Amino acid sequence: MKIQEIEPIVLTSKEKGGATWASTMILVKVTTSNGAVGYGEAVPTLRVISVYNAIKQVSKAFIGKEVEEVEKNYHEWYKQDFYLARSFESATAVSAIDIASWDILGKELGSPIYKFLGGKFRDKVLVYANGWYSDCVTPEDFANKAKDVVKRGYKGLKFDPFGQYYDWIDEKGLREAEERVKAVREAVGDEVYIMIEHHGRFNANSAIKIAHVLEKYNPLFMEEPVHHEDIEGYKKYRSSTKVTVALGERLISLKEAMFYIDNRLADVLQPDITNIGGVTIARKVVTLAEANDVEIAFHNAFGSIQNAVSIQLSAVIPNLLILENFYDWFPQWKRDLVYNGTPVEDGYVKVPEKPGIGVDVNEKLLEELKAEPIPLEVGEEPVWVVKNTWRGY
Ligand SMILES: O=C(O)C(=O)C[C@H](O)[C@H](O)CO
Ligand SMILES: [Mg+2]
Repeated sequence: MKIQEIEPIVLTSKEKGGATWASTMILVKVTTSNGAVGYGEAVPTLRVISVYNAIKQVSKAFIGKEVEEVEKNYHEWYKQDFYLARSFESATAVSAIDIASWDILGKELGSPIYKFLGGKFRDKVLVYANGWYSDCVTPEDFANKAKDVVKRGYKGLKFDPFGQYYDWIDEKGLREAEERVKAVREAVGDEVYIMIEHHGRFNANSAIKIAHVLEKYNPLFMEEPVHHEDIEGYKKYRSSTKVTVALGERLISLKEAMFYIDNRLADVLQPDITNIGGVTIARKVVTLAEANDVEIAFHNAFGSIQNAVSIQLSAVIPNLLILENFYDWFPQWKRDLVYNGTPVEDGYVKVPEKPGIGVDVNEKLLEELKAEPIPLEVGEEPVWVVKNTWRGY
């Protein structure tokens, strides 16, 4: 089946997401010569316009190609692009087209893609909640919302307790962070997993101080404690702390992932299928991680197509730790877009059996949500922050 059309589609709605960047989805609709349709998803962050345009450019290398030749098609773009491994836009564009290609493969063969990826290692996927703590500032705010998360049956939750601190953290910031984490731990008890999100924003010295203060609360992992590019900082952090480190949402190629694994910079890798190179590359990263006793916790923070494909891959891999999930904190339109196809029940998601990535897209709602690619507003609170938490008390 030859790829005939690739269409980037920006979706948004008046109902906003838990973070500014979560209010927009960038879908990719791939149509083949015999009318088969598949959907992928690209990452918005602050690049809605440039990602939209990158998809249009990358598409030029895919039109006319056989949709099932996912390896060959990815490598053709790698050959053409010259900067693929250095360009976020190009990496997320090719990832989205790859996901849509796998969606078509599954639909054409009448099977969910987990069946071609090795079959189910698990019938349901353990997930943790993110996005739940918007408007939380005081320890009580965090504790009250954390209780609600656990009441919904979640076995784990992630949050960023650092307010508006960036690069450096002082004693006041350390105290505020500890009071928030302590309040959440006391609210949820010892058996619920808590994960500490740093958003890759501290230098090594501050991150090390944070680890020494927070490790007593037994975090499942410390996510992105140090700036992503600060390799020496990560090495210093690893040699100065005993906490479990998770990172990976910013990885945009197989070789970049290999570098972080080879240098033992992470215990848990969090590749994002919508920017690492789609299903085709993500599955290779997972194998590299498995060979090095590194566990996987896919980053999964954007839309319902990303969520669906992340569940399919999480069902298959032996080294899954836990899957990130915003499902209950998505704006309703994101759930409705795939007919609420992946609900969280008692902290798990059942693996969908529908062909392809496992969900059907509500084409009518898709038409209603279509928007022009426009720049996201930039304010004092960065777009990647869960809303109204960039504050102290
Ligand atoms: O989901 C994660 O791990 C992220 O770092 C992304 C942000 O936390 C999430 O989109 C909320 O802003
Ligand atoms: Mg993160």
